[in-house]
Amino acid sequence: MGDKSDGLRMGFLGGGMMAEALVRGLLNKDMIDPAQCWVSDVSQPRLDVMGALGLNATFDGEEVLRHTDIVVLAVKPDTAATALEPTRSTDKAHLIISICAGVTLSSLESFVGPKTRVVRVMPNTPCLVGATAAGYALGAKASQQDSQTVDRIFASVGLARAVPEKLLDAVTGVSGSGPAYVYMFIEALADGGVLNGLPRDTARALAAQVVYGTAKMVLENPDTHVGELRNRVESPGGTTIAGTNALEQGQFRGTVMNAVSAATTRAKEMGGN
Ligand SMILES: NC(=O)C1=CN([C@@H]2O[C@H](COP(=O)(O)OP(=O)(O)OC[C@H]3O[C@@H](n4cnc5c(N)ncnc54)[C@H](OP(=O)(O)O)[C@@H]3O)[C@@H](O)[C@H]2O)C=CC1
Ligand SMILES: O=C(O)[C@@H]1CCC=N1
Repeated sequence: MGDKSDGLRMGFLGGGMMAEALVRGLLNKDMIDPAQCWVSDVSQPRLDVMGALGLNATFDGEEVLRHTDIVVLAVKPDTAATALEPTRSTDKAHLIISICAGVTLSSLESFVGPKTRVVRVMPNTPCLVGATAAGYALGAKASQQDSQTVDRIFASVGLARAVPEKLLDAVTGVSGSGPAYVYMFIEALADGGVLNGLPRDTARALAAQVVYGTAKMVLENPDTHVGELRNRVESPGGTTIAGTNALEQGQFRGTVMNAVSAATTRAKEMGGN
């Protein structure tokens, strides 16, 4: 799909942070033809941002549905039912790709018209740089072809894995919310460098590159336990074991696990489960 003329014609209900990240990521990969894509939002500033990316921007969700068949639902979870209302009064058979945290397939299916197929996806903002980590599950009416379409869209901007729907809230805790935890870690790593004398810009660049390089090591060594990779950094009696000991005393790993559980629980609450 290197030519914009055969790019996908997609719609977006909601043009906020996540829709913008996805659109920018898909544009970078020439996956969508912006002139054939439509976005609706209730906010003029958001429509201006999405319009500047070349999409047709409108306040009217019905217009999005009229012009497109594959539509990403990117409103806040509590607005999903309202935003999907126009699918009830259309003859077209849309594929709705919901990225709303917590909103279950059965809820989504109760919000849409009878011809509409639904897929639930949990991506994250690094789709903007082609490095998302997404999980997805198909609704009852979605076909194998829909599955391939969704896989192709999200794999084009990173990693996409099919998971049983009951695990999508855990995917939210790890993937959807995960970048925020990693930003906090990068901030803290950089602050530690500044505390010990590094210039701020050098500390920021080094901290981000450490996370990037370490993630690459994990991804490129799938058969090596992550703990083994860590042990290779920890020279006996050296600097690293002094640092990892301090992290253990601060209950670093337990705290991160608690963060994932808190976000997973919150996703369930937001979906009314
Ligand atoms: N941000 C992230 O990293 C991720 C978010 N998600 C999911 O993506 C969805 C969007 O999140 P995010 O982009 O952060 O949120 P935003 O609030 O940035 O975006 C949602 C946009 O939808 C607008 N909106 C409200 N009602 C309607 C409507 N009826 N029709 C069209 N647009 C409407 C909102 O306007 P207004 O604010 O004025 O109401 C807002 O501009 C959420 O469901 C979230 O769970 C999933 C993965 C990651
Ligand atoms: O914080 C949120 O609710 C959304 C869902 C996952 C990431 N951001």
